[in-house]
Amino acid sequence: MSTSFLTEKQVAISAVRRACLLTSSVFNKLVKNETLTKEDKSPVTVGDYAAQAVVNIILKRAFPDDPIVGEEDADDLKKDPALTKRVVELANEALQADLGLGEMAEWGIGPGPEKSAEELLGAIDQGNHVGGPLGRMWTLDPIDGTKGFLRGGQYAVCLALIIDGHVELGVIGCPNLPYDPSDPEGPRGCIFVAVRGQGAQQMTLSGANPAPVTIPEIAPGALNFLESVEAAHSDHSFNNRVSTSLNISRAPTRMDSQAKYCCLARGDGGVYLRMPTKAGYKEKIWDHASGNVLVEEAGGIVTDSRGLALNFGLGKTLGDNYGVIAARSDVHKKVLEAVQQARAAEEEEIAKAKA
Ligand SMILES: Nc1ncnc2c1ncn2[C@@H]1O[C@H](COP(=O)(O)OS(=O)(=O)O)[C@@H](OP(=O)(O)O)[C@H]1O
Ligand SMILES: [Mg+2]
Ligand SMILES: [Mg+2]
Ligand SMILES: [Mg+2]
Repeated sequence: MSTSFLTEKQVAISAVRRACLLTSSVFNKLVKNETLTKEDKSPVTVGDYAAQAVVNIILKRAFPDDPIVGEEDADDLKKDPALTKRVVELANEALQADLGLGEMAEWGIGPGPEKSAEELLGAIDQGNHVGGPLGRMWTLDPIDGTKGFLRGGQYAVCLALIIDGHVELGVIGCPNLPYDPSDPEGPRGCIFVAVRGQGAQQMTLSGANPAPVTIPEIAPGALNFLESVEAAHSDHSFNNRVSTSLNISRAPTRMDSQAKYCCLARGDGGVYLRMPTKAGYKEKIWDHASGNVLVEEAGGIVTDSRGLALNFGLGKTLGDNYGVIAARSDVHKKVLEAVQQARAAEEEEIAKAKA
């Protein structure tokens, strides 16, 4: 196995790019009955299923022995023949699209025979690995920020390679993110790529113009928080308390998905802070793995609210990690201190209210 991960990187970019083309084309045609509600009440669309099928087909062809920890499974989809038919059409269209930059026909992509429903449903279910501390595995979020996707906002296709519990490679495709943050109305669509020890890059959705990204020094007055749109996913009032204590006057940027990590990596924002809103919720590895290596390779630090590294070797979740803080190292130190003070103050208030 090459430690430069050159093939892994090219295959992962190709898989994410094809999934992004699929999701952006499906958005305009999505109809209401093409979305299901999962057991945890969260939405899943034909886009999520078809994107997971496409990425898994490509990964399994290139790396047949690598397990995949994917967000979705095909159980509910199999009960719905109309939705299955749609997923099969979308996935085949994405797999059969002409070869683009750096792609090779031997990866099983480009014009060729159609995959059957059985093959594609099977591919979705190949994302059933449970994770763990040892060996190589991929983790996939076919659409991160499905709610953002449905409202036409930010979402991301996120794929990462984890080896022995450490994220070595991350690719994030953001079809709706402006390529140039200084031109928010300009062309949209970017792919972010990071390989451990090799830096981070941004390129267009077609893989053109790769350019390094690093978190620049941001003057304290220009810092702002990057946080979830959904109040149920991260504690907005806690973020407000922390930003006030840091004298941050700029309003937070609310954005769905790991696009937040991408913005941080290219200096568009300054602080990623995500604190749980309810006891017991454990963050999923596919919601953070790609962003973790991207931010670290762009010169940032990522920890939980206690200053501990995120642990990607515990299974499908980050286990006992509590909250996530990501920022350039100088900013991270200040935010971590402020978060710990804010938590202590909150606990004191709760104790007083109980007394
Ligand atoms: N209660 C709770 N707390 C924390 N996180 C949760 C919670 N419920 C869901 N999720 C996960 O949040 C993922 C969406 O990412 P974001 O929170 O960054 O975007 S959003 O603004 O909230 O949409 C979302 O990812 P997707 O399901 O891929 O969209 C979920 O995995
Ligand atoms: Mg989901
Ligand atoms: Mg997600
Ligand atoms: Mg998802």
